[in-house]
Amino acid sequence: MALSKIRSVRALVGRGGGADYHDQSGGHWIDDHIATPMARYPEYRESRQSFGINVLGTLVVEIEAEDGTTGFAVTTGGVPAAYIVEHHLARFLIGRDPAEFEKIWDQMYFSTQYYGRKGLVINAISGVDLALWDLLGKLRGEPVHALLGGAVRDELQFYATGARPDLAKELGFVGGKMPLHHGPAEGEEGLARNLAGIGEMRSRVGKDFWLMLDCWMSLDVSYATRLATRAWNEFGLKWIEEAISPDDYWGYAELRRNVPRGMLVTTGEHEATRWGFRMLFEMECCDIIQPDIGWCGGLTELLKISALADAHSKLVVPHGSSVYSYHFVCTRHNSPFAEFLMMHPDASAVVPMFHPLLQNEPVPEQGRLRISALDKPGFGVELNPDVALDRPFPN
Ligand SMILES: C[C@H](O)[C@H](O)CC(=O)C(=O)O
Ligand SMILES: [Mg+2]
Repeated sequence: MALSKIRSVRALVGRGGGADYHDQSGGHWIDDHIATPMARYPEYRESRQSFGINVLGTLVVEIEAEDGTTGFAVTTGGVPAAYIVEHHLARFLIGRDPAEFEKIWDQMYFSTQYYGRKGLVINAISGVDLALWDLLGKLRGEPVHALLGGAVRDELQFYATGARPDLAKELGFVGGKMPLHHGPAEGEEGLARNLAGIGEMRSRVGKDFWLMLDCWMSLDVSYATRLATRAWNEFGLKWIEEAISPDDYWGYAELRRNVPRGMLVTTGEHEATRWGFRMLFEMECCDIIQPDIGWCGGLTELLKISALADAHSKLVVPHGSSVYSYHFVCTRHNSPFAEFLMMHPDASAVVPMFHPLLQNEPVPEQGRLRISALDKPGFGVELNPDVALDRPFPN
């Protein structure tokens, strides 16, 4: 059945939390001396905002059909992504049937390939793609997970990312992933502090709780190997995440060969498209891939990435992504659990990941979410009318 055609595409931007979840005010755990590739420069070590982690802000894409039905999605990208959406990508949507998401994705990707392929442009494409899925769900009166073939389980189980895995355990999560604080530039003392932090957390959470470490691209293979080996042997660390640069596929392959048998190497949060993930699979870089659905190419591309992962016996546990993750994870056998990023400043309470941008954003209770909570048309969320959004490039 032909659907109402697309009549307008709007790109809006906003600041302060939302999809750019690093854009938090002072005192937040997410900006507390976290190890990064920029930590080799002492002046950019204390705070990620000091080197501009939050310069982009949130991008909101709205796609309106001729009957007035509007789908929307949020991602990181702000003003530069809004320009790309309004001035380049919109042309592939106006007058088209929203069910043509394959052709639309293909045209968005190949028309921008000469300046795109990864990063900001793919964030913009992801935002458009997710807004299209939201619109499709609303026009068909079905949740996105139903459009993907339906849930394969009745509830989602979550681990939490934040500074306090011990509190995450009390809140019912199955595991806790904490940020690494000291990079190689902080030498042996930094390494000792990193290990002491993991040890301290292990003693607080007990031996059976999953404990993981997020290194946010900050290490080299040799440091990561030493850290992983000791953290596994001494404290039973379950996985080491994004230890080195996402461009260093060779380094990931080496790290995976180096870590103790049983320990997991995870990455992919800053990887994009089926071609990027194919490198991770074919080079045996990791055990779990963690695409961010707003950064990897959107849902249309994630379905391809996930099928590739399945064929390589890899798990897909998306990075953050809130509702975009929940609607996807519940439909895949090789996505057995999901991440929840703790947005409370001291990681002591559950706050919706994209707070304050959305209304009705579901959150886990006792570390779990019933799939029935997702049973609303599209992704089942609305924009919060109290959040100020601008449209910098009205067409
Ligand atoms: C905590 C990490 O440094 C980052 O802010 C979030 C992340 O990488 C993750 O949730 O995974
Ligand atoms: Mg991560």
